[in-house]
Amino acid sequence: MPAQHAVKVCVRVRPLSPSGPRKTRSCILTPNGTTLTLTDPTAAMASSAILGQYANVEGKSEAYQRQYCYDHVYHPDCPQSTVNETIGVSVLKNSWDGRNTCVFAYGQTGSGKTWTMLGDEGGLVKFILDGLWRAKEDVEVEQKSEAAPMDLTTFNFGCSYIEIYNGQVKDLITNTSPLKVREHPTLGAYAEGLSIVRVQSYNDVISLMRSGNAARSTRSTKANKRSSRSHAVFTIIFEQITVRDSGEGGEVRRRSKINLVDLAGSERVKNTGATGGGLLEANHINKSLSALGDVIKSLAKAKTSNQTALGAFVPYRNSVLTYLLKESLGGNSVTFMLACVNPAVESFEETLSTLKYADSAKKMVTSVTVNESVKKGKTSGDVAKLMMEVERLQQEKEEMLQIMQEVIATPSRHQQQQQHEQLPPPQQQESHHEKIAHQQQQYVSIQTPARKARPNTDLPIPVLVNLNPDPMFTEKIRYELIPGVTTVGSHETNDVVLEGESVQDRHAVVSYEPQTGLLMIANFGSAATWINGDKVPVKQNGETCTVTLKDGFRIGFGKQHIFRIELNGEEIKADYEFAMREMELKGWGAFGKGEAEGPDASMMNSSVINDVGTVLDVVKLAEEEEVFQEQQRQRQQLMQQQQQQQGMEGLPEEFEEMFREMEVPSPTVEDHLQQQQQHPPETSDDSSDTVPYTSNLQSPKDHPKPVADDILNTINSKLADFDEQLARVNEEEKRVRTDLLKVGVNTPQQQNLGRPPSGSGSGSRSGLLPHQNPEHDSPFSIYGYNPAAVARAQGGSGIIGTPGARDTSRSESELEFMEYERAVQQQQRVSPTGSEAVTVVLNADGVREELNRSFVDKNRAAIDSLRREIRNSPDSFDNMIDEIMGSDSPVAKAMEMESIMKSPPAMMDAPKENTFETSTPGFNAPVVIKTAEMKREEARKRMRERQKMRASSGVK
Ligand SMILES: Nc1ncnc2c1ncn2[C@@H]1O[C@H](COP(=O)(O)OP(=O)(O)OP(=O)(O)O)[C@@H](O)[C@H]1O
Repeated sequence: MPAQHAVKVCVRVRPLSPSGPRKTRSCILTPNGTTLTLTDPTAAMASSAILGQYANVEGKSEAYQRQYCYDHVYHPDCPQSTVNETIGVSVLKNSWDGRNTCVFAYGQTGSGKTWTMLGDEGGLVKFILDGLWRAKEDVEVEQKSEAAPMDLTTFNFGCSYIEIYNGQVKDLITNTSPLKVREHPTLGAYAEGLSIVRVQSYNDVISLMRSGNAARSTRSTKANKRSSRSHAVFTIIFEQITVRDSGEGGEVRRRSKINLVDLAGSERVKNTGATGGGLLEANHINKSLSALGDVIKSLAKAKTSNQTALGAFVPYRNSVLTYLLKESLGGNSVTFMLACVNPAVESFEETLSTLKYADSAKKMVTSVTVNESVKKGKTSGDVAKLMMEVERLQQEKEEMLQIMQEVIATPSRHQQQQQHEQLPPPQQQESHHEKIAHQQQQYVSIQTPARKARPNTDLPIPVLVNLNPDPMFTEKIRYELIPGVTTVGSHETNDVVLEGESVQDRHAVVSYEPQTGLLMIANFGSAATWINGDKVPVKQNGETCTVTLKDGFRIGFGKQHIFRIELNGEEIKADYEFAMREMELKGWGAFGKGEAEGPDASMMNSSVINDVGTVLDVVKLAEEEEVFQEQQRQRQQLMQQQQQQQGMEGLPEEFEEMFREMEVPSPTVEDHLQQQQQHPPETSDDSSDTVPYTSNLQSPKDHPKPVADDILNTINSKLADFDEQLARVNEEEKRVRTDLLKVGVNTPQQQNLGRPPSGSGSGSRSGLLPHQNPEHDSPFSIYGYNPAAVARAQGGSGIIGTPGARDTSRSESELEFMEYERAVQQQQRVSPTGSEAVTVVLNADGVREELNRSFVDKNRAAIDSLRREIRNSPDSFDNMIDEIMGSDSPVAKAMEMESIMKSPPAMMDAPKENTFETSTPGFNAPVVIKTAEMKREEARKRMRERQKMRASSGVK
């Protein structure tokens, strides 16, 4: 949407010339902020008749003065930088945003236009160029930095430099003239053939500008030693191209055109003394400036009469200058009019004219748009997808190339034919068996029924060869019809397993007798079997029919499977197409559609049907075969079970037998019981020899031996007692934990009770070890005790080991204790309250029982092994016990423990009464140990006291 921009009008008053006549040094302009007061020296002079008083206009009558107000007024002492920072910065900002900008420097000759625009001491053009380049470089540096923006912007700079001299356009860069001015329907007027030079660096553009300045038409006039005799337009085309990697992606192009116009100075011919060529120049200059004035007036008028600049008539075409700068004057441009004036008294008329021009220009309004085009493009994600797609296509291309190369390398069908013809015919070189073998090698699959061994005979074995519509698969499967019966059907127990439509579980049976060469086929039930296109009759007179097969016969099973019989290697072989044609002709095509099915099939009158008398034999044979197979399956299952028991699963049969002979099964309880059953103990002197293999192991429960039973009962009852003890200990633990809670020591959940700390031995229950429950609120989540800790506390040593180092000189319990102390120390360090008094109530019975239980647990494996030994040698049980009980072995200890658990002694070495202080840092508070005995004693004491009290009070 275009925005209305009023043309910014600025006036620069040049300093008075230090040289020249006195009059020249008289000032008629008084700047004050943005206003400028012009004094008419003639009127003032006439009024006051005071000559030489014009320097100060204050106190003069308003009749001699006119005030003008502008956007900026630069007084004579204003440095160039002030102009740059106002007009120049505004031009830069608008251009960066993509708006066209234009600066006209207008004024009489010698008023300082060129000085302001192109002056060597930093004119406006140089400032704008410098500003653009610095901004560009800042962006480029930012884009190269680590914190680079996602979008990438590149810049294009182009510049052109023309002059309009005597109404003609000259390219100051290429020094070519005149250039024709044409009008483009959308771009407007342009100088045909104008060079727009793409500049890469700031220095490039400055040198271009200077060379253009040098090429410009100048002349020395009375007013200016080096007066510009032409209008010069220096144009910068500035383009920013931003490839967006953010947002919707795509590309944004911003383009702005900066027209910097240094107009030729208007002049009064009589003042400049122009003659000849100078006069012509002056006329052209004045004419064009007059046209410019007309355009400005028209545009101002259009604004005041509320007409749009485009709607009102504006005489742009009246001069090349206005024609070429049409857009900058009344179109899409942010335009600055810089009027340069000379404050000298003799320049009054020119200054007045310039100020009036400038005043009119204030009313000019342009319609400005941002020159931005957005190309919707691909985001980086899209680009990534495209890259992947390209990669995939390349891969596909490579594959295709490879295939093509292979195709090229592969001989054509014709070439293959030729190669084949060159080879000697295989029949001439091979015997019949070699031929069969050779043929077999060419087949993908040769099926020989697994349950049948291929007979070692020279007699030919007929083969069922598959026929398939696809040449790739035809004749690739061969089923050897081993002498005897071959069953065909979809069930996996058949010799030839065929799946698919209309193939029955038991479909057909083929019998072959090599001695007679008789090959016959018969259907099971109502199965559809086809021989050379004829359907085999299901039954005739209630009996199944058989068909004698011959070499080359085609057989169809159901609707899908077609085979050919190969027996003697017939030269002429029917292929799939032949078989199909024949079958379709004879009724195959109607099969499955309710036609030609049933007993009235087409083969009823066929010559290949055998006598009905032979049918029963074949079917009976097949049924017998089925029974045999069932028995085989059962036998195999049984064998597999035996193999599993013997660990011989998967061994070849010949090895199985060998292993059976060698195998000495490890004596399991069941084996021994079995052995005892077969060989009673009284005659078992030599029974320790090889245990004969039997596949009929019976459960010992079925044949119990009274002695073994007793032993088992004894062990079981011991275990039951033991379990009872364990339950009691658990109860005791619970009670201790409750006591601990009562005195303020937190305990973990039951499931954590008795779990050893990691690394203290799996399965061990040696004492209630310190355990920190991570879910517990208190940092003092210590519970229970460690028996070794008690002993250590009594001994008072409490040495803390080095963390992590395994001290082999210490017992496991000592190390555990040290772990415990370390844990306590760690807890102590994180305790918010520091040392706390903790009373731990210990139960001596619990200590003892826990010790025992732990020991038994640890030696559980040994006990189990002992139990097995007892079972296996029941006679020597008592002796073994005696022997074991007298030894120091773990087993003996375990047994002893079991015995203790059964009838525990009154007390172990727990203290009768003790109060002590632990040496554990942080636990200096007294720890009172009260044993169960102590408690009982206390209870008895209380009882006695109560009895005494009752006795003394007379209460019974
Ligand atoms: N602001 C200024 N400060 C100092 N000197 C100035 C200033 N403006 C102009 N001059 C002096 O005035 C002389 C003439 O200025 P300049 O050539 O810029 O005038 P001009 O308007 O371009 O004239 P022309 O139209 O004839 O080309 C310069 O050589 C310079 O010395």
